[in-house]
Amino acid sequence: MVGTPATPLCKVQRTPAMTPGGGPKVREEKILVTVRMRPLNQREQAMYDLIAWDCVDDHTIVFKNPNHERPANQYSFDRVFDPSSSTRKVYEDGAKDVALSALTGINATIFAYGQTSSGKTFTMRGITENAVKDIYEHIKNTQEREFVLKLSAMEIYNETVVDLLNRDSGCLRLLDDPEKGTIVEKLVEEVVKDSQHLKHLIGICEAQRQVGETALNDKSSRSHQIIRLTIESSLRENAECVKSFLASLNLVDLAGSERVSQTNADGVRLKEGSHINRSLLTLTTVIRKLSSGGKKSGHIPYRDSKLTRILQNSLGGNARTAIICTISPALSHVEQTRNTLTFATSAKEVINNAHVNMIISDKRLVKHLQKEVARLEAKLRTPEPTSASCLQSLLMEKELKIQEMEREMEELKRQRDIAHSQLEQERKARKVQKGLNQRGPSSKGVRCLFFDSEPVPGSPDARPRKTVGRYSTLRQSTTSTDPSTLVHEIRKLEQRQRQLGEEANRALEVLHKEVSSHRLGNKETAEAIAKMLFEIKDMQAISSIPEDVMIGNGANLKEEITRLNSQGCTIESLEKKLENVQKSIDILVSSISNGEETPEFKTQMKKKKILPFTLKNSTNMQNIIRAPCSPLSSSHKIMEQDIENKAPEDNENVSSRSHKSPGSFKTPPSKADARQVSSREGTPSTKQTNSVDVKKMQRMFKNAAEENIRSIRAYVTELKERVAKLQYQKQLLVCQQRSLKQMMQKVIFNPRCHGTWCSRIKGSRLSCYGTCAMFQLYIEHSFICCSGETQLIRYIWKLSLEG
Ligand SMILES: Nc1ncnc2c1ncn2[C@@H]1O[C@H](COP(=O)(O)OP(=O)(O)OP(=O)(O)O)[C@@H](O)[C@H]1O
Repeated sequence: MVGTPATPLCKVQRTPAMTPGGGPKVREEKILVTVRMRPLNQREQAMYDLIAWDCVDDHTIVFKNPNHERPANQYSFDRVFDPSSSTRKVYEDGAKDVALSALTGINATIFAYGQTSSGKTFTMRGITENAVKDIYEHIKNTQEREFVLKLSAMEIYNETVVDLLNRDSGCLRLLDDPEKGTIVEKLVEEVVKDSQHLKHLIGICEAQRQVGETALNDKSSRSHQIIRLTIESSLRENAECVKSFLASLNLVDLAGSERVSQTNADGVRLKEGSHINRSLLTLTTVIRKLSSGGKKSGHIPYRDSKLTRILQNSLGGNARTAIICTISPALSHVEQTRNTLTFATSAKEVINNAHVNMIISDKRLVKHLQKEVARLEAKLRTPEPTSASCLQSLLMEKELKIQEMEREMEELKRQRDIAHSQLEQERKARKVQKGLNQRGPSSKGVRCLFFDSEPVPGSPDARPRKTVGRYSTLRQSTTSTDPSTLVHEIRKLEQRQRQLGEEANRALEVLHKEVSSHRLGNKETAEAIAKMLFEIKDMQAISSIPEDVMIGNGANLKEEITRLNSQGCTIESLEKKLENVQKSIDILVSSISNGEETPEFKTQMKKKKILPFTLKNSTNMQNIIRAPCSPLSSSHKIMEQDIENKAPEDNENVSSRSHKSPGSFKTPPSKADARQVSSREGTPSTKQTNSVDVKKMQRMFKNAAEENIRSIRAYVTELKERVAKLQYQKQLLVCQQRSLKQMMQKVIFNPRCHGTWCSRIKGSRLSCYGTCAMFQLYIEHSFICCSGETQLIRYIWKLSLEG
């Protein structure tokens, strides 16, 4: 079995790993030089010639100097074969690796060099036979590759190139090819069918070679013979791979150097010998130059002989080269042998740069392209069924998507039309409302809130600009559809409701204390206050909400709103109660004013010389009464942040109250007054009043009374505002609940319903609600401010007159 040839380690220097088809393509390698010494031939034996050389080991040959005439010297080579070595051994150790490199795309050259009759032809025949045998064995064992062998043969006879396979072609020219180097024109290249065919062709070459008889050799080769075996190989299965290995194996049998004195040549032989020696001299020069520094050392005279031109790649070029130097052991040829060994010594220093040669075979390329064309044509004629079905399903999917989008577009168009019609109705309603506003708003109409999709009559332009801003903020906060936010809003409203009740109760209790402590008013007044207290407490009871109810999540929103709806009457009744309180205050004021005019009251007042509110309690009163809207009040802070539902700022009373400091309500302007009042609290009043400046005190108490009454009135007004706000926010929540229900229904019946139109419609509805509610509150504020004004002014004037 023949494997891929391996280069002996001793031969590889500065050589990177070589992998055909991969890795480094170039490997530097010295020429493999071996020496084969033949036995003494019959002629030498007949002459009793002596053996002058001794192969001391496989690498060393030593001149034995039998006559001791010259100093013994030794030569070392890659391999030295003694006369007993077989040609197979010479092939195995000195040529096989290089020869089989041609199977892996590396050029290889094996040639024999030596004097005439040294055994070159004998050795090269054996090498060629073994190489052919191994090559075909390798091909046999490498079925994955397809090998193509071609044989060409030439001889250089008297410096002319002759085709050994076609002698009739005459002298062949040498051409220089930029890629291939020197090529022989019109050299026949025979495709080798098999090993036998190869042997046959080689036999033809042998037969065609110039051979002549000389004094030293009966069949002396008179020419240099070059048998060139071109090996191309490619992978069989990989049709995509169009590259192939291509290499040449040169088997060169040189003509032997000869001495005319020894060969006794004349005439033709002398001429032949002259040409032989000249070409061999050129070869020696080339080898010597290559060995002494390579191509860098200067000009290499390849072109000085056809032999060196043809073998240029093998001498320091792209090839692996093995030189077998044949020598005669005879003492009579010692000088020729020394020359051969000197040549061999130089040759072993020559470095070649072999690389794997890969080509793209035209034939393979055409074949590959034809296959590809046929495959594509077949694919075009019969498209794959899987791709067709895939395309069909894709088409259906797209069709469905288009239909779905069309449906969505229809739905959007429908919603757009609805929104347009609603907007149109709203515009009309605004126009109608504008007309109504010009004639004067109807309190009945504006107090009605609309929370459905119907257009709402009401003019946003009729309300104060600042208030619109406040309500738009409120609307934004309450239009959130987040259930948890809505529930949170409900809770805040309920908390404020409780606060209102508590504050009202506190205020009325203080008022009751003030009145009862000074025994102010008559029985009716006391009853009125008691009624007020009862009503406030009743109000608290109505608005009280269990505090342990936690703020629910979105799932509880519905329950929360249901509960809030059920409290609608509660808020309405709360509003009524507040109105009752307002009335009670009015009654109280009127009763006080009436009481002032009764003789009993005048007498009582004269006796006691006191006024309805003491300075001390007046301070407490104002603190308590002002608490809900005082800057220091926590509830006031909440209202500022969250509600902004204040009385219109053009309300004179509220405005003045909010800008006054608590100290401004202390009526006494002097320290004397304060001392008098203070001393009056701890001593009998009848004694103290004699020393008081009655007029001053009257003005002082009149002012105090005015402030307290203003505070009460403003506070009740504020309570009404808040109740109205609660009503408004409750209605907003109910509205949101309805909107949520509608949205859910839309989502259920049409999951792909676009949200943009829904949100726009909802936004427009809420805007209408906000407008109506604002208008209602504005009217309420105006009503409240006007309702108590007359009575209070009258009461104040009466107090001052009384004082
Ligand atoms: N190693 C060897 N063992 C036995 N006989 C050999 C050996 N080498 C050569 N001979 C014999 O020596 C004779 C000359 O050999 P060969 O023709 O091969 O020499 P050559 O170098 O080719 O000579 P030339 O250069 O003249 O052609 C032949 O008869 C051959 O059989």
